[in-house]
Amino acid sequence: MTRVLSVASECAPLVKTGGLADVVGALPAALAPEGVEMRVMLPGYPAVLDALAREGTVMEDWDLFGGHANLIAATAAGLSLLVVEAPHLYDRTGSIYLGADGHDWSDNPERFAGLCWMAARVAAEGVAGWRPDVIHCHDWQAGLVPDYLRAQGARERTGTVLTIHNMAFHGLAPPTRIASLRLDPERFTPDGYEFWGRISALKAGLVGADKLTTVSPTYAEELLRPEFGMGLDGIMRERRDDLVGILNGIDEAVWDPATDPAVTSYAQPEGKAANKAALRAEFGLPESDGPLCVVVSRLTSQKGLDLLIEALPTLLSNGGQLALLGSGEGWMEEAFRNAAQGGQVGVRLGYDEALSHRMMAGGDAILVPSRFEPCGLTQMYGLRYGTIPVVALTGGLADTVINASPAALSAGVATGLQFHPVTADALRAALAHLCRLYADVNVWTRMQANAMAQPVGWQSSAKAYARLFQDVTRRA
Ligand SMILES: Nc1ncnc2c1ncn2[C@@H]1O[C@H](COP(=O)(O)OP(=O)(O)O[C@H]2O[C@H](CO)[C@@H](O)[C@H](O)[C@H]2O)[C@@H](O)[C@H]1O
Repeated sequence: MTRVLSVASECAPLVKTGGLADVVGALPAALAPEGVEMRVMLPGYPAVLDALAREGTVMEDWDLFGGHANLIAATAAGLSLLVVEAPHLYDRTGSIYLGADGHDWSDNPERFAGLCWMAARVAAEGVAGWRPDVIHCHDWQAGLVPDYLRAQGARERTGTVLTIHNMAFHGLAPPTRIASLRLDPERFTPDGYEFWGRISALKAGLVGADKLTTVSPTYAEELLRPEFGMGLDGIMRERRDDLVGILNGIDEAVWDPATDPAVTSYAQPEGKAANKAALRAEFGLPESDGPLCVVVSRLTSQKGLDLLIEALPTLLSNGGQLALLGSGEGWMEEAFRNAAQGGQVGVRLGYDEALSHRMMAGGDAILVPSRFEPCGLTQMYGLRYGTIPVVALTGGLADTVINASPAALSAGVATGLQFHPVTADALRAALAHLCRLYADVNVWTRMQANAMAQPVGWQSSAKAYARLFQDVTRRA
């Protein structure tokens, strides 16, 4: 049995802003059959504290970056948790990352340093007879764990794995905070946690963890290149022997078209027509002969939805429609609101988990035109629900979709469409192709069946994580 402490800033279903939460929430159950006992360490945001069945306080800290903290052992939603209850860091209303002004909380470096410090203490001291063999760090918010393990004398006995869900966020802080963040000033170098004159929590993790993973094999290769490395590709090349891409899975119990309570008609794809009619009604869209496309996404430049705004006329002129659920950059929200004026586009701005299920069930196709995508989950939900993914050829989108090329179509194995380069023109061509494929009932039915048969669960990836955790475990 390998004991692993998973350290993250979000975890579904307790607190979620994106795909990170889904993966952190799914891994413990996926790994249990592989002999991994995983506990999840989370910040004590109000939503998390409200959801807990508390077992007790297992550790106290009198000065966790500016205030008192309790470490609470608890369970919630089938997860075994250690929650850092530190009101001065986490008791805030609104977003877990942003203040009301839309900017990062100015003390985000300390807020997530607090999480890392407590994780290192758990490794150094143990809690209630439990001590992790390995700490699994997720993104920059857990990047300081290796440094703090060293500071607390637990580096030698604790294995560390850092998973990169998104290389775009570095967790930067000015060097004036080296002391207050309890970092070793001698490691403020290009080989350490320094990044262009600033502290980078992500870089600290990239140089400090025993092994690095990211969430798809293709993104692991892309990270070695300047176009995708976000200034850290040099480090990634240095560490390429310790880097592995392990494809995300989805929670097949939560995303199950046969039992999904959000869905009007369970039998997929035969039930698609009823689900689509319900979805059209919900979005105020009329009947149409073309495919109903859906998007469920953060509206940021990563996701490439500005390309969709440009390419939309091609979809609509071919009889297609769009239903979009998302929130993010104001100008993009505005552009989609405007597009909705024409009557063939429906837009919901905001975050709505249940609606996202109805969209997978009722859509004919899901569009994911990302400029970069470490893995992507929504195209996998789409596959499971017979909702054909139209994706950019990048990252995990390249690894999870079999493009409807002439060869794949004649072999009868296609599950979706991929376009390259990631431009509005290439997306236009893909949308026109989608409409042609949709018009051919035999081809379309075959693609739906292929999509629904494609494995998208955690089985093989759970084995890969379990092996990796074993590799970094230091046993006497
Ligand atoms: N308005 C809305 N309402 C309801 N649900 C919404 C929503 N907007 C987004 N979601 C949900 O949030 C999740 C987004 O996950 P993704 O993996 O697609 O991207 P994200 O960039 O957040 O994750 C990062 O981490 C994950 C996990 O490793 C990688 O797959 C990904 O490539 C990387 O960018 C999905 O579950 C989606 O359904």
